[in-house]
Amino acid sequence: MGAGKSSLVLRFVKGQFFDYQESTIGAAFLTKTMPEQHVKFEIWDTAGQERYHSLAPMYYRGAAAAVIVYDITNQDSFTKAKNWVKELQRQGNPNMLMALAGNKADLADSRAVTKEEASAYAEENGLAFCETSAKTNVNVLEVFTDLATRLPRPSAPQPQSTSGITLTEQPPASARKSGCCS
Ligand SMILES: Nc1nc2c(ncn2[C@@H]2O[C@H](COP(=O)(O)OP(=O)(O)OP(=O)(O)O)[C@@H](O)[C@H]2O)c(=O)[nH]1
Repeated sequence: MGAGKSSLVLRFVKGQFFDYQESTIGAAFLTKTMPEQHVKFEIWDTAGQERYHSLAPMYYRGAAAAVIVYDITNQDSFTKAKNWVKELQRQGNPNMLMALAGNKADLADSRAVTKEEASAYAEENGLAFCETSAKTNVNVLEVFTDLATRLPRPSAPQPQSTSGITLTEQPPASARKSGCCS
């Protein structure tokens, strides 16, 4: 709660930022097309307040990607982000791409979570990692562009193979290296 999920999405989708962003109730839905990547993001911005936790599976089940956001000035938000990663690993779509965003990078003077700690955790868990600032617009586009380039594309129908070898256009998403800023 308060890590900046809505602010990151609003920055990415509309290029806006509000110092007094209202806490999300339930969830908000936004879309953004990235023509160069041939991707249309359909984004569920979930509510961080604990009372909405039980709604979350409705939004992440079937999702192709998830961005888990914590606030670099708040150690507890990092702990909670790790719990969300665990939940998504257990209950989310097994092919889901995940990115960890350490938000409020503009408040580095009040930092409570080191970049090294978060980066090591992300690496261990196969997550892309970036420190972001929705306020100063740092690395926001990068997080989404990285996901967009790694999302699996529907492959063109293949001619019937007689040799038993199946040809695919791209390696699976997990085999493609994350290009996010870690
Ligand atoms: N300094 C700074 N403040 C930020 C940043 N991103 C968000 N904020 C502020 O942090 C507060 C919470 O931001 P939200 O975007 O509402 O956070 P949230 O994670 O969506 O919160 P919930 O909807 O309650 O889960 C707001 O006052 C924002 O203005 C950032 O990058 N830097």
